[in-house]
Amino acid sequence: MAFCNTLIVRTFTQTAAMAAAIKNVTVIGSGLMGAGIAQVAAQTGHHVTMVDIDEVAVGKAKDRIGASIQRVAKKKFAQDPEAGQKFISSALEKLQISTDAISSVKSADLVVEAIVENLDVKKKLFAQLDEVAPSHAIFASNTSSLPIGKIAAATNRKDRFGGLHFFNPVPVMKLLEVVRIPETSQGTYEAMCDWGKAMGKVTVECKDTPGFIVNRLLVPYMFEAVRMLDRGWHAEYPENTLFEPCELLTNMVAEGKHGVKSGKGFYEYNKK
Ligand SMILES: CC(=O)CC(=O)SCCNC(=O)CCNC(=O)[C@H](O)C(C)(C)COP(=O)(O)OP(=O)(O)OC[C@H]1O[C@@H](n2cnc3c(N)ncnc32)[C@H](O)[C@@H]1OP(=O)(O)O
Ligand SMILES: NC(=O)C1=CN([C@@H]2O[C@H](COP(=O)(O)OP(=O)(O)OC[C@H]3O[C@@H](n4cnc5c(N)ncnc54)[C@H](O)[C@@H]3O)[C@@H](O)[C@H]2O)C=CC1
Repeated sequence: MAFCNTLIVRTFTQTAAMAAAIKNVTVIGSGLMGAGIAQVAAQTGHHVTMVDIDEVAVGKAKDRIGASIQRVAKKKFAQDPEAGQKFISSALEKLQISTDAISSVKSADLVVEAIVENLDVKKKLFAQLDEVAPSHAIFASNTSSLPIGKIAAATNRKDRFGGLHFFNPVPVMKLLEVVRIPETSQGTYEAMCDWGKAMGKVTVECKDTPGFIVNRLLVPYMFEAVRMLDRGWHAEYPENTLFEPCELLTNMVAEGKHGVKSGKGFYEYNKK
């Protein structure tokens, strides 16, 4: 029992230390996802460096972040525009941009990679960063479809490696899949979850399997919709009532009854 308690205390202390340590975040890749991740990290008080090999892309990303933060502030501080302005300027002050990944990770506590979906390119990047990043720094990939284990294999820090899979648009979507490989330490996993929560996300634990959880469900679902279209759907089988458009649904859509979003559908909804 005493051994068990010691373990719990030690695990808690290590985790608290690692989570508290995540102050400086380097996001590599300033495209759709990288910019979103950098924005939310800066909005939630982290010092963020957003890096891209393309100088023009990283500049444009900063502009997009500025516009997106305005939208967030307008909603979050609807009753207090002054507080909204402070929120915007404080977030933008915390955000640096760079084209030099090597120097940008030197004081990082967490590196989140969101570059092109190519295993060799990701491995090459992480192998270089592994040489220069602080030993305590956690590395994470935002990959949608590549095995985290294969990317982590390029480094000597598999215990401090995992997946942080965000959803587009990052400032809006609440879910964050936290992917662990067998080597990911408990402290690293918990620090990634704690950081995700500090970013305002709901975290869900995933194994390193194809599509993790969401894309494993979403991709076959979307393909099936496209296959249906490909098959000609109802026009191809006019005699099959199963594919017949439902009159009630057609009328409801025409009347703008789109469910929760429009405040009316099969039910009436009170928008808060
Ligand atoms: C591929 C992968 O590996 C994983 C993935 O990402 S799978 C994709 C997962 N993402 C989704 O399923 C999202 C699908 N899209 C949607 O649900 C909607 O388009 C959306 C909620 C994102 C936007 O809704 P919309 O009706 O199309 O647009 P809009 O009315 O302009 O925006 C809705 C709200 O989101 C906010 N918003 C949208 N985009 C934003 C952005 N980039 N930054 C900040 N706020 C944003 C708006 O301010 C707005 O807020 P209010 O309703 O409070 O005014
Ligand atoms: N688009 C989406 O809906 C989602 C994408 N993802 C994943 O996120 C990652 C990024 O996707 P997107 O943002 O859509 O891509 P994107 O194409 O919008 O942006 C990628 C950026 O990375 C930069 N880049 C490429 N190689 C680089 C390198 N070696 N160093 C620094 N920067 C480099 C490019 O210049 C580009 O600006 C991918 O792994 C993708 O699978 C994850 C969730 C959702």
